[in-house]
Amino acid sequence: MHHPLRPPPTPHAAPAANANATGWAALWGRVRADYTLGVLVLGVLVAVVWLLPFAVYRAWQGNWVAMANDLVLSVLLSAAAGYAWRTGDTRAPGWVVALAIVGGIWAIGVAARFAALFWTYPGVLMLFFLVPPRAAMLLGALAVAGAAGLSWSELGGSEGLPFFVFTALLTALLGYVVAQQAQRHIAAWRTLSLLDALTGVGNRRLLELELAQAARGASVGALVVVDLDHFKAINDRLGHDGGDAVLRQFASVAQAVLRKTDRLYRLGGEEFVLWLPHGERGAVQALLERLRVAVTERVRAGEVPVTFSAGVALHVAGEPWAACLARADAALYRAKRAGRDRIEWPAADAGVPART
Ligand SMILES: Nc1nc2c(ncn2[C@@H]2O[C@H](COP(=O)(O)OP(=O)(O)OP(=O)(O)O)[C@@H](O)[C@H]2O)c(=O)[nH]1
Repeated sequence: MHHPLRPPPTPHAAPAANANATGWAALWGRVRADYTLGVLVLGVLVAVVWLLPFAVYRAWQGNWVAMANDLVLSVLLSAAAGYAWRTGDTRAPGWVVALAIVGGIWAIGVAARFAALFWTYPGVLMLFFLVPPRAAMLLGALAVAGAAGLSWSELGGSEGLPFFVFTALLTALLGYVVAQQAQRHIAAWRTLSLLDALTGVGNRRLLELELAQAARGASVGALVVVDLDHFKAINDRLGHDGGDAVLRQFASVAQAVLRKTDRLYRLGGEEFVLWLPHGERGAVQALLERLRVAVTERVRAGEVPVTFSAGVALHVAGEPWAACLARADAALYRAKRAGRDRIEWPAADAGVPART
């Protein structure tokens, strides 16, 4: 289940139009494409514009606890945003910043008493962009309780405190409602736009998003283009609906064989793509062999076993994914020309070192 306001797994992947943008345009493109990254970047802004100047002010006042708090928070917010920006992973930084927000509100309560009350409202709302709705609600309640408890010495007995508790909890509740709605909409949007309607596996758009992300990272994996053999003949024999059923069977058998981290997409027609991260040559070969056996045994076109041809390309760190896909396609072409029902590896002269 995805985070409430968090778009699909590769939200940070800028839309294609922004893929080559640099500087501010790139920053804006990525921030717009990913709520969580946007809030993490906002955290850096809060650190630079508010917390750091305040750290200086607190030091000038001699309030060393408040100064240390502002400094630690600034470093945490900046480090989390930096990590998310570099890796594209906003999940772990989201949790770090969510916990830092609650810890920070409590620490402000210790060091500056009722100043914590003001931070509770934006802090609580930010939580819903960073962690799942229930967790955000729980952390929000903890932040409210801390801020109220620590303001007791100044505001205890006044009517201000119950007002604060009620309005802050109401803010958390509204955040929860909006986050739940967003989660439902994102799930529906994701199904409609990123999954293949026939087989339920990722479609070309998801492939482009996820591979662009994988290509940015240091991960080296194997890209495999898989094409069912003689599919036109299968369609001719079984009809279009029968052909569709074969495509569905193939997708479900492939998903059963793949490891948890492997990804399966349908490019269109009878052509699929596998992305096998951390794919060492031996492991990839073994997996494709298992897939070959499973498909021959379990995918039937009438009585006739179905076979596939595959072309593998080993992704070189930093290489644009489209170049890798083109090499896998070339290998697939060789597999078809060599008689089908086979797996072709990069040609020896492709300049890509074989990894074992
Ligand atoms: N049932 C079904 N058929 C499709 C779909 N998309 C494309 N096709 C058919 O898939 C067939 C692909 O045929 P070809 O590209 O000639 O390839 P092939 O017969 O598999 O031959 P090789 O790939 O060379 O082994 C065509 O008949 C398309 O009409 C689909 O979504 N469902």
